This record gives sequence, structure tokens and C-alpha cells, in this order.
Amino acid sequence: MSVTSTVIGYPYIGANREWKRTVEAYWKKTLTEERFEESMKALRLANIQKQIDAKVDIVTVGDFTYYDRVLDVAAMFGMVPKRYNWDGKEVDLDTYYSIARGNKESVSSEMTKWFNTNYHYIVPEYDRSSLRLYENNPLKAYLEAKEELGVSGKPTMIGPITFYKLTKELKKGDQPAYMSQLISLYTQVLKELVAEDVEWIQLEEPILATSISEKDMELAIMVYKQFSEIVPEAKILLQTYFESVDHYEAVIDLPVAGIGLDFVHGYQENLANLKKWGFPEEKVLVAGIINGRDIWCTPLEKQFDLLIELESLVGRGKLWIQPSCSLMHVPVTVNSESTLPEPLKNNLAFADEKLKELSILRNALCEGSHAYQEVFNHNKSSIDDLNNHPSRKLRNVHEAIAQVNEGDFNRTSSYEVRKAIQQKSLQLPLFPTTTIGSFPQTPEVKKARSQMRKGEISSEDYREFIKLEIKKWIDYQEKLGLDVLVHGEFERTDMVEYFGEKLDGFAFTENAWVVSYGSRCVKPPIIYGDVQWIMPMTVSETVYAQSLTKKPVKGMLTGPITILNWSFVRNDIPRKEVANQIALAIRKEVQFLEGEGIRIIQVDEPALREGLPLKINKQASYLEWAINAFKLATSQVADETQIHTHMCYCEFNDFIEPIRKLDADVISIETSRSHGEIIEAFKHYEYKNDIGLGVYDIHSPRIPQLNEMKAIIDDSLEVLSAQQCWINPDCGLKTRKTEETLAALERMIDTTKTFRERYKTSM
Ligand SMILES: CN1c2c(nc(N)[nH]c2=O)NC[C@@H]1CNc1ccc(C(=O)N[C@@H](CCC(=O)N[C@@H](CCC(=O)N[C@@H](CCC(=O)O)C(=O)O)C(=O)O)C(=O)O)cc1
Ligand SMILES: N[C@@H](CCS)C(=O)O
Ligand SMILES: [Zn+2]
Repeated sequence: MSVTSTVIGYPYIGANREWKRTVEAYWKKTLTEERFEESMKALRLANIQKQIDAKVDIVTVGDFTYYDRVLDVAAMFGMVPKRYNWDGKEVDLDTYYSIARGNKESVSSEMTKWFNTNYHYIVPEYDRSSLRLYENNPLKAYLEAKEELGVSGKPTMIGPITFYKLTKELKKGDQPAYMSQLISLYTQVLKELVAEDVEWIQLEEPILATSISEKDMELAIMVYKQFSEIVPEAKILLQTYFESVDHYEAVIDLPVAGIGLDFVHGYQENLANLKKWGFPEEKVLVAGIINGRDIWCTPLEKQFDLLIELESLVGRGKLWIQPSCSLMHVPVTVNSESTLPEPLKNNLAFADEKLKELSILRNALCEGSHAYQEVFNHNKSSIDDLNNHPSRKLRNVHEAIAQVNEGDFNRTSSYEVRKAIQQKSLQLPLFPTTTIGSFPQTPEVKKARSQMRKGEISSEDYREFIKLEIKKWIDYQEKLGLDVLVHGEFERTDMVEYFGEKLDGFAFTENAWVVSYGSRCVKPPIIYGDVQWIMPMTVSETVYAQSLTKKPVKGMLTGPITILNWSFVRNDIPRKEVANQIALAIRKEVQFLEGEGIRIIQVDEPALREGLPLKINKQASYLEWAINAFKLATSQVADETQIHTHMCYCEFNDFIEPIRKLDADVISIETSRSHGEIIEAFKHYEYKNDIGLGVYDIHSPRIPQLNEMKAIIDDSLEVLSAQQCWINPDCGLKTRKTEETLAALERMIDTTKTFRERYKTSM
């Protein structure tokens, strides 16, 4: 028996986030372009070396990026939006980073979630320019790895159908011209690769694992047919991941040499289809067998048995194995962790450990499982140890869940009744202004936290420092004239990690970073036991902030679904159960805040949309339990207490109905980076509750123009009433500098004043 191992991609950040530091140093101009390129090359090669050391049979190259791999394709083809006044000569680094981050003159391109992950890509924009191939990145990566490491890798890039479908809404009639340009560009890439004797070429088409239409599938058939006719020598490995493919028969019939299917997410559908329809003899099946989205050890024997079954279905020598998707969604190595509790640590597999598992499965398949029985047994007993651990059997948590009933999910009064009561008590002006929660995490804030961690300052000193920051920012907010204030979240490293550190059932890591967007990384906590509230998490900071001002201070919590979706979650019980456990813990915190006199509480759910299953037929059940978890956390408050929620980074146009069902008194929603498109959706939908308009993009260092914010508010007022609208930035301000934040907020308040003036008789 012979089996080949490969990977779809490996994390580019480096075990100690060297990639992030290099990119940020270049932005700060503390690194020259030459040094930057040198460091990036070293990192790129080190990552490939990791695959070589792990004895991956077919090493993947071209999975590295300077910011984002979707942007890379756009840059390869010279898709630079006109607003950057690009000279069309080459997409140099500064042009590339302007598209991603904006510059003094122009806003950045939109950024949105990469399928159902917490990674965000830059949305390509097609503006009818004529495109050409400026740089063949996969070829460059291939040649570099060959020259420097002597390895003939498998270059990868995002495939044409996925790239086309992720491009920002095309103008009517532009589709055929754009597609035909893409076909010739991809064809040229393929031709140049073939000319250099590249054997396998990976095209990533995760879009095929969503519920795509017949028409889109026909487009894929047409495009891949053209590739096979124009470059018949190209051995294309078409990769799908994150779910099963809907159009199985059509996908396996595409004229390519190999097809990657996910046998972790949506494995039942892929397996059932494989059994029903078979698999073409002339192709290889690349089975995603190790979960690339979680950090748990693979149940080796179970996956080995599945592989035996797959091999019997596709035939000898035709089966390759790989992780289910790029390993960029998991941290680099468990070896960097020294403080995790025992039964947990033995059950973790990050990217490097997953490569080891891949090697074990490959060897067991090649050599026969008998030599690996001991490894399998050891792996199974580790998993059993964690499953039977007392932290997973907390009686009070299970009893509390059992007691939840219908009444726990709904507010006492209707929205209309609540709005009148809240308005009377809060006395807010028309177009109330607020912010989303966090204020700048300055180097001083991060330094103080780091000193506290290292024991260089005491916890009391750290708390005092945080209080000073809160006071400073309450003063700023009062001076600016904001109506609803926040304490600023200075005590939080991250809106999920912070709660994970304070709730029972979570473990947190020292170095388990994954990229969230650009150079920004997150360190998701690990939910390994039953979750319960053990101590107030936000009360002292919020109450302190409220004591400094007469204006209402908004309590700031992360919602249960966002905590769930941005953590690595135990896999022994359904996610719905974990969500309800978290919801009960957040509910307790909500009640504490309310008990301390906090009249407005925001429960953020930016990841609600992200958790939506990619397949339409799986979405309704997720939405039902996810919305219920939010309501479980937020409904048991008095009518006077105003519940806010906040969402960002997603397409919400098709998400108004779920938003309505949350029944939050106010929702702040991203409206700036998608240039107000969400507002269009409200045209077709009657939405009564209040809405916070995110009037400027917080991701860009540039100060928003008055007329840009005005335009968003004007557009919104065409479909929403003035009495419904709040004015705020589109997300938290933790990544911004103090001066930028103050200047932007000042303009936001000035803009609001012009609208108050215009509508002053309507109060
Ligand atoms: C709102 N978003 C979030 C998402 N997911 C989350 N889990 N959290 C989110 O807020 N997804 C969607 C968006 C994505 N947005 C962001 C925005 C900003 C960041 C970000 O700023 N990340 C920071 C890391 C934050 C953090 O934890 N900082 C630590 C310091 C860590 C550190 O760098 N330490 C120093 C050494 C310190 C020492 O002890 O000496 C170092 O390692 O050098 C802290 O504040 O203490 C980032 O820089 O990437 C992420 C997602
Ligand atoms: N309250 C959070 C929400 C981010 S989505 C913040 O302001 O950072
Ligand atoms: Zn946000």
C-alpha cells in the first residue's frame, strides 16, 4: 500500500510571530525594504523546511503572503482600484499595503470574513481596467524553494472561481469580460509553471464547498475545461475545504489531475457521495483527514480506519492525505506552552503536531497498522482521560442548563414599551453618540500589562494604572461631548481571551497565536471543561468609570456565540450545549452590572454571522440555538436596562432577520468599510429597533472626512428614521493611536451636530 502526504498550507506567522514583527517594522519604517525582503524570505523558507523536516511527501509553496492571499492574486493581476492613482508600472509594496490599509488620500479596500473562519481577507475590486500578469507568485515561490532548499514543491494559489466569486459586487454586464480576463491570466500562470517543469499546481476553491448555484458550477466547468484545453500539461490539484461539495458528480468530473475533499467537515456527505458515485480512475483523491480548524489530537485509529475505507473506494496508489484545510487557522506548536493542565496538554495538536500525526497515518498506511497499534492505543487513552476528566462533569452547570425554560429567552415587555421607558430614564439627544467599547491599547497599556505578568509591578499597581487610563478617557469622552460613554477595555488583551481567563472551563495559552487579519493576531482560549461564572469579570472597571461621570456608562461584555466561535472548543459535546453554558455565565455578569446601577449593557456578537454554516440546509438550526444563546444571556433584565449589541466584519445584507430576532434595543453595525451597503438591505425590511451607524472605518489610520460620514448618515436616513439612529465608529478603537482617535471622534461629533440641527424639530 502506498500513500502520499501533502498539506494545503502551513501558518506563515512563525512560532514567535516573527512575520508580524517584520511586517509591522516595515510599516513603522524601522526596517528597510531590502531588510524586510530578506527577513520574509528567511521565514518563507523556514516554513517550507518545517514541512520537509516533517517528511511531508509533497511540500506546498506559495502559501506565504505579505498581508493576505486574496490580495496577492489581485496584486499579481494589477487589480489596483483607481482611487490609488497607481502608475500601472508594478504593484510595489507601498501600493500593495495601501490597498490593504488605506493611505492618507484613499480608503482601503473592504475586508471581510474568509468563509466561516476568524480570518479576514481583502475584497478584490474590479473596475473594468484591463488586467495583466505583473508577477507570477506561485512560480517565484516554486523557483525559490527549488534553488534554496532543493525541493520541487507544489505551488498554490486561490483558484479562479473562488477569486471571482469573492470579488466585490460586479457592475451589471461586467461579469463576462472580467471572467474572460481571469481565464487568460490564470492560463498564463499555468503555462509559465508548466514551462518550468512544475509537476503539481494547487488551485484552492473553497467556494465549491459552499451552497453554490448550478450556474456557478457550470462556470467552474467551463473555466477548468478551458484550462485543460489550453494547458493540457498542467497537473492541477483542485482543493476544496471547510465543507463537503454540493455538486459532487460535477466536481469530480472536472478535467483536473487531483481533487481535494474535506473528510473532517462535511465528511459524511463527501463519504456518502464517494460511495454512491465513485471516483474517477485517472485522478488522485486528496483526503483532508486531520482537522485543520481545531487544536485537538486526531483520533488516529478512527481516521486510519476511514483511510482504509477511502483507499478501498478509490484504489491503490490513488489516495493522498492532508489536513482538512490550510494549517494557518491553528497555532504553530504546542512546544511553546508550559502552563497548560496535564490532561489538556496531552490532547493538543497545533500545526507542527498535526504534521506529525499526518506522518503517523501515512506510515501506518504504508507499513500496516500493527507497528502503530501502541501509538493508536496511547492516543485513544489520552482522549479518554480528557473526556472523563471531572472538569467536564460539573453537576451544578448541568443542573442550571436543565432548569432553563421558555421564559428565560424573552424580555418582559415589547421593544416599543422598553424604548419609551429607556428614553425617559436616559434622556438621550437625537442621534446619540457612542463608541463600540475599546480605546487605544497604547504601548504604555501593553507595557504595564507585560510588567504585571513578569512581576515587575504588582497587581494593585496595574489596577491603579488601568484606573488612571479609565479616568483619562472618561475625561476625553466628556470633553468630546459623547452621550454614552465606555470605560475603554484597557484591562483586556482581547475581547474573548479576557473572559476566557476569568471563566471556569477555559485554558489560555502563552504563545498560541493565529492571524485574524493583516498583522493582527488573536490567541483563542481553549474551552476544555464545563463553563461557569466564578467571579465578576467587568464590574469593578465599569462601576469605577460610572462613578466619574453623570453620563451613562455602557457595560461591555462579549456575547456567548462570539466567545464560542473565537475559542477552540471541546468536541465531546455539541456546540449548542457549550453556547448555553457560556450564556448562563454571561447572564450572571449582566445581572451583576445591572445590580450595580449600570443602565446600558452592550453584549458584542461580531462572530454570530461567522458561525453560520456554509451550507444553506444547516443554517436554520445554527441560527436558532445561537440567537437563543444571546437571548438567554440578555433577556433577564428590567425594561429600563438598555441592551446593545455590536457586529462587524461581515456581510450583513442577508442577515437582518436574525438581527431582528436578537431583540437588542440597539445594534451597532459596520456600515463604513462596505460603503453603506447594509443600509440598502434595510430598504427591503422593516426594522424598528435602534441602530448605531458605524460611520467610519476604524481599521485605517486616516482621519475620516466629514462628507464621508455625512454620506453614510444621509443614505441611512433614506431607509431608517432619525429617531432610530445612533452615531458611532464601526468597531472598537483598540488598534488606533490616541491622537487619531480623538481627531476622528471630534469629526464624528461635528458631523452629528449638523444632523441634530437639521432634525431639531423632530424630537
Ligand atoms: C474584533 N476582532 C476580534 C476577532 N477575534 C478576537 N478574538 N478578538 C477580536 O477583537 N476577530 C475579528 C476582529 C479582528 N480584530 C482584531 C483586532 C485587533 C487585534 C489585535 O490587536 N491583536 C494584537 C494582540 C492583542 C494582545 O493580546 N495583546 C497582548 C500583548 C501581546 C504581545 O504582543 N506581547 C508582547 C510581549 C509582552 C510581554 O509580556 O513582554 C510580544 O509578544 O511582543 C496584550 O495586550 O497584553 C496584535 O498585536 O496582533 C486582533 C484582532
Ligand atoms: N467591544 C469590542 C468590540 C470589538 S468587535 C471593542 O470595542 O473592541
Ligand atoms: Zn467590532
